[in-house]
Amino acid sequence: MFTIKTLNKIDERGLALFDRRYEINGEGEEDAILVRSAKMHDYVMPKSLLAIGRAGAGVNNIPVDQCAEKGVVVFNTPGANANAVKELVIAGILLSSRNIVGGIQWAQTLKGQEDVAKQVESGKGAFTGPEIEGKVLGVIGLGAIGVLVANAAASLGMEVYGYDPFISVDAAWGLSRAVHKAPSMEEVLAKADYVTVHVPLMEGTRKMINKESLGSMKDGVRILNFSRDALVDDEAMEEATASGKVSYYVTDFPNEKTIGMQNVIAIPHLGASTPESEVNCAIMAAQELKNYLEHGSIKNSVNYPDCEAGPCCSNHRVTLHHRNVPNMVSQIASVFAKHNINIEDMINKSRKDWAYTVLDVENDLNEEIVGELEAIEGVVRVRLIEECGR
Ligand SMILES: NC(=O)C1=CN([C@@H]2O[C@H](COP(=O)(O)OP(=O)(O)OC[C@H]3O[C@@H](n4cnc5c(N)ncnc54)[C@H](O)[C@@H]3O)[C@@H](O)[C@H]2O)C=CC1
Ligand SMILES: O=C(O)C(=O)COP(=O)(O)O
Repeated sequence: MFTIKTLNKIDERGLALFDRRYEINGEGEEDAILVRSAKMHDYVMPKSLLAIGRAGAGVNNIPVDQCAEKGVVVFNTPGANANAVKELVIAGILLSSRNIVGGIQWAQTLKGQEDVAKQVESGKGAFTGPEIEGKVLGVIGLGAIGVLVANAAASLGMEVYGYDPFISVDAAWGLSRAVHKAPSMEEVLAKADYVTVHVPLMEGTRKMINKESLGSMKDGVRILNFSRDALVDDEAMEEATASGKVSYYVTDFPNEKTIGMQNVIAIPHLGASTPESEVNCAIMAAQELKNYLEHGSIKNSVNYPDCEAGPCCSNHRVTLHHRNVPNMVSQIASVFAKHNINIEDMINKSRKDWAYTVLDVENDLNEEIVGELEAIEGVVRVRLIEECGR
């Protein structure tokens, strides 16, 4: 029996994938966690915890590196909510152009008055805004969301420039030929009437929109941030929106500072809040956790390598999380050799500092063997997968 704990509301259609071998939010300590945006940096992780499934894209709410040190695999659901975000970004581009929010707020003030239609006609001139066709959109980050935004904006007649120094082959294949490839972020920022940012929040991207980058943009630029608030230096943005350098800042991540700033359109983190995305993310995250808990297979992890182990082909499966350093596989194999255990199948995969080894073996494994494997320097977790056996 596995115990799954949910830290946010997770769509029922994902939870329904966990059969009677699973208990959701039961009494016992959790084997796995399903989470959306709940902050986990101060979460006390029990020893039983094997995996965290982020039903969504951004993992800055999870201490991913600390999890790797403990042999806890963190998964996310790439692309599962990208269409929802794309649609809201397109809405955001229009909101930042046509003063729709200001117009609606003003129209509300006419409630209870006479001659509403007449006042509408005489007052509407205050809310004029430009069309987006023919305007330049700069897309920073061409991953699951950035590609969809770039393609959709191009199909609406915008001239789109994209920048992503680490673009994946799949993303590049998915990009419309109408989207121009920009060699540098500076080039995109200098050209753009609208800038939209679709990168993960990491040390290298924190405050990437700052005084200097804002200074290199056109006067009156419109900026959209549907990624994370800390990608933008709020002080610099406050100055830029007050001076008119930035005519609108659309953010899906309002905070204490930006909520009070002028020319900010604050959306309460609705990017992925569609039934379709919630279902997609919940199903993908549940499948990832099940495949890992039941077979030890890893797909879409952000801290361990992908490893499709398939069903166990022998009597027992043992998995090891360890540092990606020389001599690990031979040390692991020597423990089995010493106990005269035949390894029937073995996979070893690595990703940056971490590696993952799966071994299918014939003989029973006792605590002594597990202890010897755990004692190898660099091994952070040894796991016997229970439901093995021909
Ligand atoms: N508003 C919302 O509800 C949602 C927000 N998000 C946010 O959007 C971000 C992006 O999501 P996805 O497109 O699904 O992720 P993704 O991982 O598919 O794409 C991110 C892209 O950013 C690129 N990148 C990284 N550093 C860069 C840099 N310095 N300059 C330019 N490009 C860089 C990567 O190469 C990658 O192609 C997430 O990390 C999350 O923070 C994601 C989903 C929903
Ligand atoms: O997937 C992401 O990165 C998001 O920001 C969506 O967050 P949510 O699942 O709506 O809390």
